[in-house]
Formats: sequence, structure tokens, C-alpha cells
Amino acid sequence: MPPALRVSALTKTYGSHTALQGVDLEVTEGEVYGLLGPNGAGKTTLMKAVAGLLRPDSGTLEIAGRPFTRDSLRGIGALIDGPGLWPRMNARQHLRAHALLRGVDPDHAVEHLLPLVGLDQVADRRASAYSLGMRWRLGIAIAMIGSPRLLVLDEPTNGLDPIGMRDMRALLRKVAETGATVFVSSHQLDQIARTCDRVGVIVHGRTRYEGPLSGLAEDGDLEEGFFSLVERTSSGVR
Ligand SMILES: Nc1ncnc2c1ncn2[C@@H]1O[C@H](COP(=O)(O)OP(=O)(O)OP(=O)(O)O)[C@@H](O)[C@H]1O
Repeated sequence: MPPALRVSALTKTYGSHTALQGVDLEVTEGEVYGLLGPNGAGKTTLMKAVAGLLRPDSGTLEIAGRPFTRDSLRGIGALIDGPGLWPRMNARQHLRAHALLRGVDPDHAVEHLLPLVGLDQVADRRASAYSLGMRWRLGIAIAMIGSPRLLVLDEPTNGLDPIGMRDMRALLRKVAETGATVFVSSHQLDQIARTCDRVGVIVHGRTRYEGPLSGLAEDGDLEEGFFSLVERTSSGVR
């Protein structure tokens, strides 16, 4: 089976700043893949490229073995830069509106996605009354409209309290159990450690590690191993 996502030699420059300098990675179908890297490493840039929100300068993207085209976007759901919600609308209305915009059955979206993200009991409450965790979960439900095979999530644990993080970890596993592949970025090594099957680490726009998270550990210490990889590959640049 071809990988859900293959990124090869991807580059992206903003003006004179090179954000991606040849990123390679491979996300296996059905896994939860964690994208790690320090601030400014290029994680969001890479995720935007996979979600079709920006065009890379060079390199290739393949989705399920096929070259990336506009049609690939039908199979990709993304949540980048946080959930953009309408404060006066409730969860049910959000899902219905997005389903109609994407041309899929709004009843199906509401029935399947609200329970999946644990918002069925509060579906009629306005988004402005939701906790951050609930907003993120609604954002994920919106990204899942149309049953994408690949879900791209940029920092979905940002700002969450421990309970919100635990719920998010459980949700990502649940999403993977539906058969979708999850490509998720995070700063939080411990969250990634508890959720992901494999990880990729990018530093200054280059892939520096890909494999099981345990492979990053140094003398059994994951955090030390991660810091040491970042320092070794940063060449003094901050
Ligand atoms: N629109 C833009 N214009 C100019 N530079 C940009 C733009 N977007 C990102 N950058 C720069 O590109 C580099 C990579 O940014 P990116 O947001 O992809 O990194 P990141 O790994 O997601 O960082 P963080 O963890 O801080 O969110 C950074 O140096 C950033 O300042």
C-alpha cells in the first residue's frame, strides 16, 4: 500500500527566508504521525503545503501514491491556525454550514461527527460558550466533513489544560480507528509521545529524524535526545 503522504525534497522560501530546505517524510496509511520541531522549523509551512494552502517552490507531494493535484484536496481535511468559528453559531450549525459548502450531506455530518468529537450533548450551545478544547474538537469535526483519508492538524493541543490534552489524544486515536491517517504537529513532546505511532523532526526546514519516537531517546531520555538532535543540527542558528 502506498504511503498516505510522501513529501520529497520540498522547499519553500518567503522573500529571502528559506522556511523549507528539502523536507522528506513518509506518513503510513492509518497511523498517527507526529511532526516535531522547534519554533520556526517550518512545521506550519509544511502543513499548509500539504493542505493546499501554499504552493511549494520545488519538490513533490504525493497523496496515497498519486502526485498532489487540486483533486487531492477532496481527501484531505485540515485544521491550521486554530479553529475559525462563528461565535453566535452552535456546533450543529457549524457542521451543517460547512457540509453544505463542501457539497456533502449535512445530516450525515451532524450525526456522525458530533458524537465522534464528544460535542453531541452541547450541539445547540453557541461556540462563544465553548472551552478551548471544545473549540478545537469542533474544528476537527469540521475538518473531517466529507470523510477525508488524511487529516492535517497543526498544534491541536496548543493552550489546552491537561484534561483538554487527554481528550485530544483520545480523539486523535479515535480518528485513526475510523481508518483515517492523522498528520499532527506539536511542540509538546510528551503529548506526541503518548499519541503518535511515528514522528518526523524538522529543524531549520530539513528533516533530521523520522521513525519511532523511542529512536530519538538518548540514554532512555526522550527530551534530552530531542534537544541534542536540535542542537546538533542547528549549527548555532536560532
Ligand atoms: N508568510 C510568511 N512570510 C515570511 N516568513 C514566514 C511566513 N510564514 C512563516 N515564515 C517564516 O518561516 C519560518 C518557518 O515558519 P513556520 O511557521 O512554518 O514554522 P513552525 O515550525 O510552524 O514554527 P512555530 O512552531 O513557531 O509555529 C519561520 O522563520 C517564520 O518566521
